[in-house]
Amino acid sequence: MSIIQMKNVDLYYDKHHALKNISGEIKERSITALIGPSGCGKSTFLRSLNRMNDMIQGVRIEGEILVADQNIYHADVNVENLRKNIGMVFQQPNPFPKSIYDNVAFGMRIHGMRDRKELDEVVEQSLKAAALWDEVKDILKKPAYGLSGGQQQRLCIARALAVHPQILLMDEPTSALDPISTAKIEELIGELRKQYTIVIVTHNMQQAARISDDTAFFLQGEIIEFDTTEKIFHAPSDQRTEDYIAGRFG
Ligand SMILES: Nc1ncnc2c1ncn2[C@@H]1O[C@H](COP(=O)(O)OP(=O)(O)OP(=O)(O)O)[C@@H](O)[C@H]1O
Repeated sequence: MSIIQMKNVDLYYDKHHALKNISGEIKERSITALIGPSGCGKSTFLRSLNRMNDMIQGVRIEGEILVADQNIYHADVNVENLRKNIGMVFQQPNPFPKSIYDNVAFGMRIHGMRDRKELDEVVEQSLKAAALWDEVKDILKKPAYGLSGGQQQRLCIARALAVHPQILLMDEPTSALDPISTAKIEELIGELRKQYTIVIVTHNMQQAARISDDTAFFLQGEIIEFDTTEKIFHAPSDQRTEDYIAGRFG
């Protein structure tokens, strides 16, 4: 079943036409990889799914993006709640200059949760879900900056999970990490798929092939091909997809 539907989406940065007539569906509880050469619009598209582009001046978007059948660009939409439901993880781990505990509890506190026991529980659950609990359970009050890059990224995932989103957007979440941390995050993403819908931008084709169910290939603001990862990597329909997968450009 699809949880996100894009209908003829166009996005402009002032006059620059960055997304062109994007349509398609993202399936619930699946991993969708966005691939394509630098500057083709992957991050712009990802950000359009939780309205992060709203913060950029001069952005104009046309068409519709439905999440659970609701047009997220409708005037009635509460953007804060939308971003609670659709969390985001970035390329560079970006914990706050706070303790490990306070990083994970941050979103819940913003949404008014004060009960210590409840907070403790959600912090523990979120850190467990992000496969970090065993490494940090005895140092929860220590600064998040003391963690390794890979641990910080899992902490950012825990922080996103703590407010119970349905969808997680990940913008090259492993590109700043070493291979061992990358493998851990990939394994974690595979686990999270059971409960969450994940959309991930990656420059790493092996990663897209390894972890995703579906893949969208972007080129110059368009989706050239969007299909099962199996099909995209083994029997693409479009010559440009085939050339890109084969490393002939990009
Ligand atoms: N804030 C912005 N203001 C103006 N133009 C932008 C902005 N962000 C991106 N663009 C332009 O929109 C196009 C798509 O950029 P985007 O970052 O979405 O591509 P990308 O595929 O994610 O690239 P990369 O793989 O290098 O991260 C590019 O031409 C880029 O220069």
